[in-house]
Amino acid sequence: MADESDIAISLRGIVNRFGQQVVHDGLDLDIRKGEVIGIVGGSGTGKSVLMRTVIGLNRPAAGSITVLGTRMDKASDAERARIEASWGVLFQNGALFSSLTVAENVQAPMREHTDLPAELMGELAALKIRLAGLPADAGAKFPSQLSGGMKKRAGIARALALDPEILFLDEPTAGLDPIGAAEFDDLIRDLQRSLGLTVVMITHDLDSLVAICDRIGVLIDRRIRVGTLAEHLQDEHPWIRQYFHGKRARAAGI
Ligand SMILES: Nc1ncnc2c1ncn2[C@@H]1O[C@H](COP(=O)(O)OP(=O)(O)OP(=O)(O)O)[C@@H](O)[C@H]1O
Repeated sequence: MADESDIAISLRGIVNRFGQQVVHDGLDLDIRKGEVIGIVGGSGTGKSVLMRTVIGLNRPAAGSITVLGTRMDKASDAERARIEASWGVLFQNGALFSSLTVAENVQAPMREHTDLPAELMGELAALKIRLAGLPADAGAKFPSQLSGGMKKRAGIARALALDPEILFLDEPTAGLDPIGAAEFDDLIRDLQRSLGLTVVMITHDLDSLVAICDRIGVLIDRRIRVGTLAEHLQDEHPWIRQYFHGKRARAAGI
């Protein structure tokens, strides 16, 4: 059992239901500080709902969420705001504001959460844009002027705006060609190492799982089974067998 101070996010007994449909039923999960954890599962098993639950966009019917030692349901508004500023999120479609330039998009969380002078925000945004692997002139562009891969990098730059400890990524490599996806995997691994981030990544991409994830959580039967790739390869559950031993898994070198 890991020490509590080593845990970035702890979920206990999470229940999520929509009408008659029970998506999560008593789900427990511990995410360790500094790990890259991939979240996989069949369509509709509740990967996005799980992420939305942790970041407070979905209220579970039962259960508790602890982030960096703070019970989110018991936190004061100030504590909640502090914790919310300690994570960055890359949503599936990038979710950039189309009427703002990339630099303005990156500054948006700074404006919301800090009182930094405008000039410093501009300098910090330029730094995040470079960290995300974009050329310096990308800051002045609007999202519509960027390729799909560049939009995702801009989304990463914005997710890094407040120097987060935790990064949530919802299908970061979806829609990228294999070379672009591999480059994006490298970026995430590099950022994780250099900034000491905890990364929670929903993905369908087996190459990403192999390349950058320390552990993998599989949503099965309304709960999550967490282990290393080697551990999942021993699991006899039919979905896990099919997923990790199927044709696409072989193509990914598993
Ligand atoms: N706000 C909502 N209201 C009603 N049902 C919802 C809501 N959000 C999610 N669901 C349902 O919960 C289930 C899980 O959805 P979720 O988007 O988390 O799946 P997922 O595992 O991310 O799937 P996919 O891989 O297809 O993106 C789905 O059946 C979805 O229809």
